[in-house]
Amino acid sequence: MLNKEQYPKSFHELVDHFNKIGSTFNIRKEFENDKDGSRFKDFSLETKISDSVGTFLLDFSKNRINHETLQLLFNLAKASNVEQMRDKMFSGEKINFTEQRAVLHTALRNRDPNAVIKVDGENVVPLVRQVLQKMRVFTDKVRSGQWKGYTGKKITDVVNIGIGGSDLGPVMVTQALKNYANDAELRVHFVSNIDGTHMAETVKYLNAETTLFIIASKTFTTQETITNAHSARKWFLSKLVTNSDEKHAVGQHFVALSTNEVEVTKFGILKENMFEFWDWVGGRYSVWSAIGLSVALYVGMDHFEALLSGAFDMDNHFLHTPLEKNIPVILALLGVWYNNFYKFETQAILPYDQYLSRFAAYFQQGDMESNGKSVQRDGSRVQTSTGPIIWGEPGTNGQHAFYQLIHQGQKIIPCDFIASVESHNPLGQHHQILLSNFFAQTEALMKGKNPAEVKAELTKEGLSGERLESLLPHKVFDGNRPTNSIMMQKLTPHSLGALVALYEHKIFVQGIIWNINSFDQWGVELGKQLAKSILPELADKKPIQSHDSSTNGLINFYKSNSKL
Ligand SMILES: O=P(O)(O)OC[C@H]1O[C@@H](O)[C@H](O)[C@@H](O)[C@@H]1O
Repeated sequence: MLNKEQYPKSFHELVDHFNKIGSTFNIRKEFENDKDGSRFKDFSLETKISDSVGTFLLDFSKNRINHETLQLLFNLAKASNVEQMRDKMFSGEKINFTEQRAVLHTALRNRDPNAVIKVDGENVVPLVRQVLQKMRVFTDKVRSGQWKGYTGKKITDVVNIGIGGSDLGPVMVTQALKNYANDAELRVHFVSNIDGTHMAETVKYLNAETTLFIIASKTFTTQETITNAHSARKWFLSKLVTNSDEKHAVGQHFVALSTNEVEVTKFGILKENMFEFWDWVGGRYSVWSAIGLSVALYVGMDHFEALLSGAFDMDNHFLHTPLEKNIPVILALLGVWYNNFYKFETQAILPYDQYLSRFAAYFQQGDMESNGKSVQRDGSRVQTSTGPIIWGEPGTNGQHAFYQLIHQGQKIIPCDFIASVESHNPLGQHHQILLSNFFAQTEALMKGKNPAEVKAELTKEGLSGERLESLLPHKVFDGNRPTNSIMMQKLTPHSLGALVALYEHKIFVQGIIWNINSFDQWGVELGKQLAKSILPELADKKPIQSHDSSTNGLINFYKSNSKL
């Protein structure tokens, strides 16, 4: 039972509303009764975000909602102080109170020349712009060949070594903007996993003379990244000729992206080769900071700054648009409706765009690390469900893998479908085929196919009697499966920036409604702590007894079978 005091009146009104319509609401019926086509008009938004981003269409009409549902959800957003908390975030208040930090990834992409955003009384905007300028100078040098490796050759390969937020953003964005890069000139590679395979396979065919390593770590203490960085340096040094000046060579091939100058210097990276960011940038929101250096190297600084501008345009949409027309707010509220009232546990993100193949993986961290929490801001236990399980793959690949469950499984998976009107690669009919699938899937999920329709189809195919009756239930689709469709003109640095910011703000709004701190991540610490205590136990073959019987059993199996 929900504690009445902990949830606003609008939450309880939504409970009543759900009890009234939740189990019987049928989206297909709504469309069948929608004689004048007003459902799409009422439950979609066509919003010009800016000249450079263009227009985003959000169609949310294929959801289990009516006007009353939406109204109650907006009431919930207002009662939860979404607008006030949003303004606090943008103005630099320390809303990440468990770490006593401001949450200012939005300051990194603020393009207003007169912007002033203060943290502890200091305007951070000039700091942000200085680092952007430093990134511009550096990336121009590397891309033009002015920056030389230790044997005087141009850099051809960049290896970003980082994990979590120091990896996923650059991986996703470099993939998404591949069309703006020139792999013949400069390639990017990413090493994140502590599994030595990742490093070994990445450097296998690289030439040390033309490879630049970026050590990306906010804290510069993350075990995986620092271990990988040391291995990279060892590999690099092993390629030098005997009388090379090691220090000088490392200086030309290793740069750092971090908030921790002390550790960066200890590693041997020169201060001038460190690109700084600040503790008010959360790891999973850091692609807009110096952490985006690999993106800027790959696609050029102009495109990186266009990405920032696109995000800034979405920030302005989020900041200045009434909740009722606010795209991130609407997406967030629909998510809350399914998460907290229907109790659907997962949310799929399905971009119909090969360039967005890492988009869902990126927002697994973005969403699940932000909102995978059980404690409210006041420290009391949350009494309802919080962050959804995020997953997804690009269409149409997913259709041939897991869509069976989405269409006919016992679980209901709300899905976001994302597509662009224009393709960068208009090969023959490919894009129209892709889009026909994009349109067909949400229609199929909404409509389903009822027994009468299946029967008519099977009869037409010449089936009858027992064969028809036995096959029929297997071919029925319940339908009524909710989806959002997001369309934009073309995937560009601007529109990508806006799309990513849109999802960031969706996560923010949900965190506020659930009254949790979306900006810390204590949940990743316990495993790290235990791994540290287990590591020395793996040094020899002597069996250990220090854990529970399962953990002991696993460790001892390893010890007795390894070639220690
Ligand atoms: O950039 P760092 O300090 O190496 O951290 C990498 C990642 O480390 C993880 O432990 C955190 O959960 C992530 O939020 C973070 O992005």
